[in-house]
Amino acid sequence: MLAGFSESLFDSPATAPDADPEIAPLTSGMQRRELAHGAWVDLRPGWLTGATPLFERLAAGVPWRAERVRMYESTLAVPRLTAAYPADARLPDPVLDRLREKLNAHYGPGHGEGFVSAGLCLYRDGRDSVAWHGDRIGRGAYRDTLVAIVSLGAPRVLALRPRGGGTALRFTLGSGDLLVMGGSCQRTWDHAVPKARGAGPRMSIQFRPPGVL
Ligand SMILES: O=C(O)CCC(=O)C(=O)O
Ligand SMILES: [Fe+2]
Repeated sequence: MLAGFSESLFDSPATAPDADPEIAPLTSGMQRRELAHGAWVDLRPGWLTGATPLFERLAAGVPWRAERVRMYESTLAVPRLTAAYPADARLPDPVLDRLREKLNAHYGPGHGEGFVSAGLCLYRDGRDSVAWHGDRIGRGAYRDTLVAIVSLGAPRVLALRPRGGGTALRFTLGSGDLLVMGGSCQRTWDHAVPKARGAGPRMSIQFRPPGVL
C-alpha cells in the first residue's frame, strides 16, 4: 500500500521532469477586453496546467542572457534574463512549437502573418521587472499586431496603461495563463511588469508576428 502510494506521488506523469503540460482548447474560457484607442486584450486563464516541469526545463536549458538596452551613449542593464528565438530558430522545447501552432490556429489568417518568433524572459525574483514600453521596434510602431504572452511560475502583474499616461490596468498572470495584446495595443498603450516584493521566479514566453519586436 505504502509503496503504491509513494509511486503515485513521485512517479506520476505530472511530476516527471519530462512531463508536458496539458493545453486546453482556446475555443473556451477566452475573455476579450476592449481597451480605448482600438486596443484589446484576450485573457485565457489556465491555458496550460501542470507547467512546472516545462518551467524547470526551460529555466535549466535555455541560454539565458542578461539584457542590456542602449540609452543614448551608454547601456543600461535590464533586470531580467532573456533568450530570443527568431522565426527560423529551433525553439527550446517542443511544447513551445505546439503552443505557437495552437495560437496560429486560433487567431488565423485574419491577423496578418501569424506568430513566428518567440522571446523568453526570466524574472528571477520580485526585483526583476520590465519598465513601461510598447513592442514597437518595427511593425508594431505603425500597424495593428498581436503579441501573445504565456506566463509560467510565480504570479506577476502585467500592467497596461494608455501611452502617455492614464490609469493602469493590472492583470495578475499565474502559471499557465495566456494574455494576448491585440489591435493597436503596442502603439497606443504601454505595458510593464512592475517589481513585486517577495515574488518567486516567473517566466514569460512571448510569441510575435514577423517584424514585431
Ligand atoms: O514578461 C512579460 O509578460 C512581458 C514581457 C514584455 O513585455 C517584453 O519582453 O516585451
Ligand atoms: Fe513588451
